[in-house]
Formats: sequence, structure tokens, C-alpha cells
Amino acid sequence: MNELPWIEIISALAVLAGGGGVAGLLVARRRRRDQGQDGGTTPPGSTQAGTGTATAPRPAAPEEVGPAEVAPEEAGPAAPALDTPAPTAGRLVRLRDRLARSGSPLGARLLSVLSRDALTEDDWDEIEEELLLADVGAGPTTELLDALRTRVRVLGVREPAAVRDLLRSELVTLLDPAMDRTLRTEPTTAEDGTHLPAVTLVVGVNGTGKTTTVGKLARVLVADGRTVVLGAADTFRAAAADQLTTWGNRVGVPTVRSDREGADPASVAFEAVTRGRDEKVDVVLVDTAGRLQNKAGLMDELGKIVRVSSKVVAPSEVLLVLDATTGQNGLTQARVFAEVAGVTGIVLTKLDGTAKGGIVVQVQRELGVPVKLIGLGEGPDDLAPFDVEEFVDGILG
Ligand SMILES: Nc1nc2c(ncn2[C@@H]2O[C@H](COP(=O)(O)OP(=O)(O)OP(=O)(O)O)[C@@H](O)[C@H]2O)c(=O)[nH]1
Repeated sequence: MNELPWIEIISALAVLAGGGGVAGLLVARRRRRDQGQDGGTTPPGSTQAGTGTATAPRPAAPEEVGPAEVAPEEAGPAAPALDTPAPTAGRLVRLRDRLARSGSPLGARLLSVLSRDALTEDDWDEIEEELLLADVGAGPTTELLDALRTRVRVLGVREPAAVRDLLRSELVTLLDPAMDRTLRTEPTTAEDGTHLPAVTLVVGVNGTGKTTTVGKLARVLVADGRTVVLGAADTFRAAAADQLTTWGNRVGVPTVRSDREGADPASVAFEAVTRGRDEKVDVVLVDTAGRLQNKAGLMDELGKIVRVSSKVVAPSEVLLVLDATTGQNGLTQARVFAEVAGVTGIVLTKLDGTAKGGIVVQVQRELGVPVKLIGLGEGPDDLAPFDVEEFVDGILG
């Protein structure tokens, strides 16, 4: 029997096996990259079902520094290759279809009514109902209706493109584009030359997406070239610190945490801010608990965190995380936090899962504080700086 065909078959099998291996590696690598960036739908530390339960193991042994109960979490030698977070610029445009996908977007529904031939009182009632259902709030709804009625009557606008422009400009006005939405994340220098990191406290009721937002915000800052330290001051739920550490590790950001459940959150915040100062880091992001039963307890805890951190450097941002799907209930919580914690900006999460985008208007009006960031999904880079015009274009579909 001729040996040549066998040699060829064996070589061919070897090539196939080798090639398959390379292809498999490429697929696996691409899958990992996709999960880490745009296409990823599973954030670190959360379950597939998105329940927020931390499943990730603690990746590195903590190194003891500072008071015995607080230990910083390092990226560690076993940490996987770092992610490259998606650039911040253009994120809202990239995620815009998430707004349009959340049921029928408010803008599109309004447009369909406004484009009818002759607008009757019933049509105007329908518009009012749409606005109220979308959580725009009673006051802003009346304002928008009045403005639209006047302009439709005075200008006699009829063609769809003109109606769209009209609605767009009224929605933009309602969202107050003049509000300052910049995140204060610039470090400063004290008179004696000490480096002072910018400190951002993230507050809000549990389950709104606080820990996830801190993780995503760290990625936004890293994408913008900032150095970051995380402080896991949500010591109520031990898994929150694990979740945060995992987020940090993915972008090479250390987490200061306590291994003792129920440890003093103010002491963790203090250690995080101190580390940020000593290591000349740009921004310290502090996650807090917020599941306190009453206002007095909340006031005590947040007040203490602010007081104690301010011994090193006072927070330049207090971001309140609100779940857009909770409507009026969220607004009540927001008022309490705004009163207690001196909120400087709102992060509205889960706007991808609701047709109630109007909550942005109501929250800003009620609290007099701008929405600075919005969450549009569970992927690690699904947090975008809020931009009024891009948002309105999103809800107009
Ligand atoms: N669809 C969607 N889900 C989000 C968004 N932001 C956060 N989530 C999900 O909301 C759930 C709760 O998020 P967490 O960050 O654990 O909430 P938390 O406020 O820190 O909760 P505690 O740590 O228990 O106080 C997680 O499953 C997140 O993935 C968003 O913008 N869109």
C-alpha cells in the first residue's frame, strides 16, 4: 500500500487540528473582547439575569494598609488583561437606539399624534396623557402642551419634518440645556502644595444600580485618561465590595474596602480618599449603602461619610443614582437624598428598560439638579454622559 496518502491525511488532520485551535482561540478572544466592551451584556459581578447578585470571586489577596479593618484591593498578579473601555465621546449616540427600543419612545408617539391632519381636543388630550404616562410631570406637561398649541396655531405647522423640528425644540427647552452637566473630576492642589483628588460620592437606594454605576463611571474616567481609586463604603452588603473590586480590576483601578461586613463606611471612605491623595490619583469614587430605614439614620451615615472624607478633601460631586423605572416613588427617594446629601448631579439608570424617559424632566425640575449621566443597559460601557439634544433625538426615534 502506498504510504503517501496516509502521510497526507495525517498532515491534513494536523493542520486542521492546529487551524481549528487557532480559530477557536480567535473566537474565544473575540468573545472575551466583546463581553468586555460594547457588545457585553453581562457586567462583572452580576448574574446573567441581571439581579445584581455578585458572583465573582475576590480576585486578589488584599494588602494590609491603614487602619486594620480597611484593606485596599489590588489588580493583583493573577488579574486578567485589562479592558479598554469604550471612548466617552459619542456614547449616547451609540446607545441611542436603546431609548428607541424601550417600548414605543415618547417622542415617536407624540409625533404620530401631532402629525394628524387637523388636531382636535381629543388629540391634545392624547398628547397630555402620553406626557403624563411618560412621567414628564404635571407642570412640565402643561408647559409643553401650551407651547405646542401656540406654535402649531401660530405657525400653522403641518408637514412631518416641521412638526418634528417643533417638538424637538420644545423638548430641548424643557430639558434645560443651560444646566451645567460637567462632572467635577479635576484634582486640585492645596495651598501647601498637597495633591487633592476630586472625590465623588455615589448615593441612592439599594437596587437602583449604584455599585454598577460606580464601576461604569470608573471606566468612563479611565477612558478619559484619568487615574481612579474606588472606595467600597457600601459595607452593608459584603458582596457589593466584591462586585466593585471586580469592576475595578477589569480596568486596573484599585478598590479600598473592608473585609468586615458592617464596618464603618466613613472609615472606608476616609481610607480611599487618603490613598487617592497619597498616590496623587485624579478621582476617588466612593460607593455608599443607602438602605437605611429612616431619614435620621441616612442623614447620620451620609453626613459622617462627608465629614470624615472632608478631613482629607471634601467631595466635589455627590451623584444620586435613580432607577428610571420607579417613577414617582424614585422621586420621593430623590428628595430625601437631595436634602440629606447635597446632591450635585443625577445618574438615571435603566432608561433602556422603560418608555418613561420623561422622568428626566421631572427629576431636574423637582430637585433643581442636572441629570449628568444615564444608564442604558447592563453592559460595562452602557453609561453615557447626558446630552440634551442627543437624548431628545433618541426619544424622537
Ligand atoms: N437594564 C439596565 N440595568 C441596569 C442599569 N444599571 C444597573 N442595572 C442593573 O441593576 C441591578 C442592580 O445594580 P446594583 O449596582 O447592584 O445596585 P445597587 O444600587 O448598588 O444595589 P446595592 O448594592 O444592593 O445597594 C444590576 O442587575 C445591574 O446590572 C441600566 O442602566 N440598565
